[in-house]
Amino acid sequence: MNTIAIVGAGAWGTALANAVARAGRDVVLWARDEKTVAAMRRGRVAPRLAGVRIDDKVTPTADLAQTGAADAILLVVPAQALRDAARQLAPHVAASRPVIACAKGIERGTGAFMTEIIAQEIPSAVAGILSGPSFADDVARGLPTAVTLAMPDDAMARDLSARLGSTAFRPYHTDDVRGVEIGGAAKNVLAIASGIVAGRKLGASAAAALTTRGFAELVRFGRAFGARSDTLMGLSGLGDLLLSCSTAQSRNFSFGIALGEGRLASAGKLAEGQFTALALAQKAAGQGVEMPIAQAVCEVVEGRWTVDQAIEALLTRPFRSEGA
Ligand SMILES: NC(=O)C1=CN([C@@H]2O[C@H](COP(=O)(O)OP(=O)(O)OC[C@H]3O[C@@H](n4cnc5c(N)ncnc54)[C@H](OP(=O)(O)O)[C@@H]3O)[C@@H](O)[C@H]2O)C=CC1
Ligand SMILES: O=C(CO)COP(=O)(O)O
Repeated sequence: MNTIAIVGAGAWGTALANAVARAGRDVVLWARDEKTVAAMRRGRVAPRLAGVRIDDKVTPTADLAQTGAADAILLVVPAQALRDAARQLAPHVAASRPVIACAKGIERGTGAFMTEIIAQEIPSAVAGILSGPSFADDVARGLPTAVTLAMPDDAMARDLSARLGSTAFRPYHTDDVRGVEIGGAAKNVLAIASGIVAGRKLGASAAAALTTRGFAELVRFGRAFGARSDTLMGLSGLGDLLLSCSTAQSRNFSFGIALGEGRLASAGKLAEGQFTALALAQKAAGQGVEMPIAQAVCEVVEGRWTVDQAIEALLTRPFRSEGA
């Protein structure tokens, strides 16, 4: 496993490319746009990470066939584009090759989790998910963090973790695929709610209360879909929720701040929770899982409630047992 391919050269794709190169692997980095690839080759500049240099062990390419020869493939496009990318990739992937989703979301319309999409589009691959507290900018610059890599076979996840990992980028491994993908998808929606709290200046107490009750929702949803508690309380669940609910470095949190302040979020910044909120709320309702915060975010981003209506709906809910 000496060559790792990365499909998608956005912020997270290029950050992962640098991290994996630092781990000593050769990296093939695919972008769909030939001009972007030419610019990356020429200037070694990451297209969506200002001031980040692309490591010399990374080979940018616009030829998807080149990624198929790699020992493992990381799919690093937005959640709503993952099916399209997986479908394009499918003819190039050898049987039993690990294909790891690095997107955080749930597909709108189908309600599919990221690894379900890979299983549908590339059935011969071994689908996994990489998720956890990891801002692209931090990882690209070599700042330390830890994430979780989940594959159906824990031994495979352990081997791949050793290939991807370094002192600064530390993947823990698990076979709880569903648990890891739920954490990443749900935290983005909840981070929008935290951003709204910050934007409306509701105070640090409200921020802590909302994050905690948001985590209770994440756990309820996760359990309903078969996730393990230790995963939900780990890096990809609680860890990533804490990160994204605490700083404007998170695009989802920033998106929420803009909503809370009554202005438009800056264009061009991907806030995945905006697109996943509806799918998350629908899946929760389908399983009878109560997720009032996620539901409120859904109503706001889908344009059915104002921010004030969402806040009022949450603050006037009946008092209840904390453990229920
Ligand atoms: N940024 C971060 O800190 C982190 C992001 N993630 C997750 O990673 C995923 C990607 O995020 P990020 O890299 O930040 O997003 P960006 O917006 O920075 O980049 C998205 C990339 O995907 C490409 N892309 C979009 N649609 C398609 C498609 N249909 N086929 C092929 N390529 C496509 C874009 O290409 P083009 O430029 O041509 O449009 C672009 O290179 C998200 O799910 C996010 O939640 C996870 C951890 C950290
Ligand atoms: O997933 C991330 C950190 O782990 C990135 O969060 P944002 O997409 O909210 O910036």
